[in-house]
Amino acid sequence: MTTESSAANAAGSEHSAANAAHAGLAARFAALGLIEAVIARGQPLDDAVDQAGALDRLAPRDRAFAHALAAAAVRSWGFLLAVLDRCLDRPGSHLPDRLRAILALGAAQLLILDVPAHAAVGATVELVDGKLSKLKGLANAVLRRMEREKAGLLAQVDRGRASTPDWLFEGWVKAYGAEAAAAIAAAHQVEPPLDLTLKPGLDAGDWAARLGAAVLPTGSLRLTGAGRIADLPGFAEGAWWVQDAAAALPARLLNPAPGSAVVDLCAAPGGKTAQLAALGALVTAVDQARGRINRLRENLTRLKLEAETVVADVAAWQPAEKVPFVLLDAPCSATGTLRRNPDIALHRTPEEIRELGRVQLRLLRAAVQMLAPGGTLVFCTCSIEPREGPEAIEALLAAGAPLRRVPISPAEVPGLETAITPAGDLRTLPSHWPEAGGIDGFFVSRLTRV
Ligand SMILES: C[S@@+](CC[C@H](N)C(=O)[O-])C[C@H]1O[C@@H](n2cnc3c(N)ncnc32)[C@H](O)[C@@H]1O
Repeated sequence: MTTESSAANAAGSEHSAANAAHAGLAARFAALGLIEAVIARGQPLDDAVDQAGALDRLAPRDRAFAHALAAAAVRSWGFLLAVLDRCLDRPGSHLPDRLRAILALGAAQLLILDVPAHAAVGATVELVDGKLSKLKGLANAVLRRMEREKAGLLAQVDRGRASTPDWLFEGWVKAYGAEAAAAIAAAHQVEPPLDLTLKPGLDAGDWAARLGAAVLPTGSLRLTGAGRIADLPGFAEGAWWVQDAAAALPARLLNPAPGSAVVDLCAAPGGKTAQLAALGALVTAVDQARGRINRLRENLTRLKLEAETVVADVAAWQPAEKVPFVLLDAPCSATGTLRRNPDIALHRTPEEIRELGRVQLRLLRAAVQMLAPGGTLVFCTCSIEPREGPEAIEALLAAGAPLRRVPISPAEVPGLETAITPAGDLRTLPSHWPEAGGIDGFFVSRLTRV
C-alpha cells in the first residue's frame, strides 16, 4: 500500500475515533504548515518535516496522514493550481497565498488521495479562519465544485506535465524526446518504493522473504509500504542499507578488487562507501560536510564496515599516493530523485544547473589527478539534466584529460540494457521499470587513466 493510499485509509477511518473531527483538523493544519514551508519559504519538504513542531504533537497515524497530504500537494503543486484555476472565475493567483495553499490541500485530498468528500471539504474549510474567515464560503463552493467535476478535471489536466516547470520539461524533450519526457513527468507522480542494498554474501532470496521484498534484476531488494525503516528485520544487525536501485549501480560498476585502495569522493552519507567497503576495498571517504561525514560514520558502524574518513573540499585535497580506483558522486541538482524529493521541481533554476555543471567539471579535474595510470574513475550524478552528465564528461575529454571511456556492458546492468547510451555511459530515467515501480534517474560514466 502506498503512503498516499494509506493516507486515504487513515482519512477514512478517522471518523471512527471519538475526536475524529479534531484530529483531522490538526493533521490538515500540520500539512498546511509543511506546504507553506516548502512553497512560501523554499524549504525542502524533508527539512520542513524534521522541523515541524505541529507534527510532533500528532498521534502517529495523524502524523503519517499530514505527511502524506503535504507530500501529495508538493508533488502535484502545478497540477493542483491548474485544477484550482478551472474552478474559479478568476485565476487563483489573485487569492491570498494561504487560501491558495488551503484549496490546494483540499484538491490533493479530493483528486489524488481520494479522501471522502465530506471529510476533505469540511475539515479543509475549517482551516480558512482569522482574517480569511470571510472567504470560507468561497472555499466551500470551490471544493464542492471540484468534487462534482472531478472526472472532467482529471481528464483535462495532465498531472505530470502540469506539475513540471516548463524549462525543466522542455529540457527533457530536447534530451530524450517528447514521449520520454511525458513518461518521466508521469513517473514523478508515483510515490517510489523503498530499495535496499543487501550486504554482499547474504542470501538475497532469504532476505527478500524475511522483508516481504522483491529481488530486482540488478540485485537490490524492493519493498512497498514498508513502514518505519528501523523496525524492519535486519536493520539493527546491519544486514542492508537504504539505497535506490539506480544509486547502487556506480559502486558496482567501479567494482574494485578486495584489498585495493579506493577514494570515494563526495561520499556522505555513505551509501556507496558502504558498498565499496563491503566488497573488501580500503576506502577513503571524502566529503566537505562534517555533519554528513558524522552520519556516514554512524551508518558504517551500524553496518559493521570500515572506511577512513576525511572532511575536505575535493577540489583542494589529494591522497598521499595515487590510487587505482576513484568514485566521484558529484553534487548535482538531483532532478533524478524528484520522485523522492518533489520540492526540487519547484526550487531549482536553470542557472543553478549551469553552475553545478561547472562545479562537477572542477571536481572531475581534481579526481583525475588522484588516479594512478591504468586506474578507473567512475563519475555519477543523480541528475537527468545532460549538463550534469554526458556534457560534463565530453567537456572533460575535449579539454584533453588523460582518460578514455570504459563502456558499460549490458551484462553489468541486467534489466537496464537499454539504459546504456551509444557512448557507453549509463543513463537511467525515472520512467524505466514502470511496472516494477520505477528507478531514480542516474548518470554513470566509467573511464580509465591513459
Ligand atoms: C550526492 S551527495 C553524495 C551521496 C553519497 N555519495 C552516497 O552515496 O551516500 C553529494 C555530497 O557531496 C558533498 N560535496 C559537495 N561539494 C563538495 C566538495 N567540493 N568537496 C567535498 N564534498 C562535497 C556534499 O556534502 C554531499 O554530501
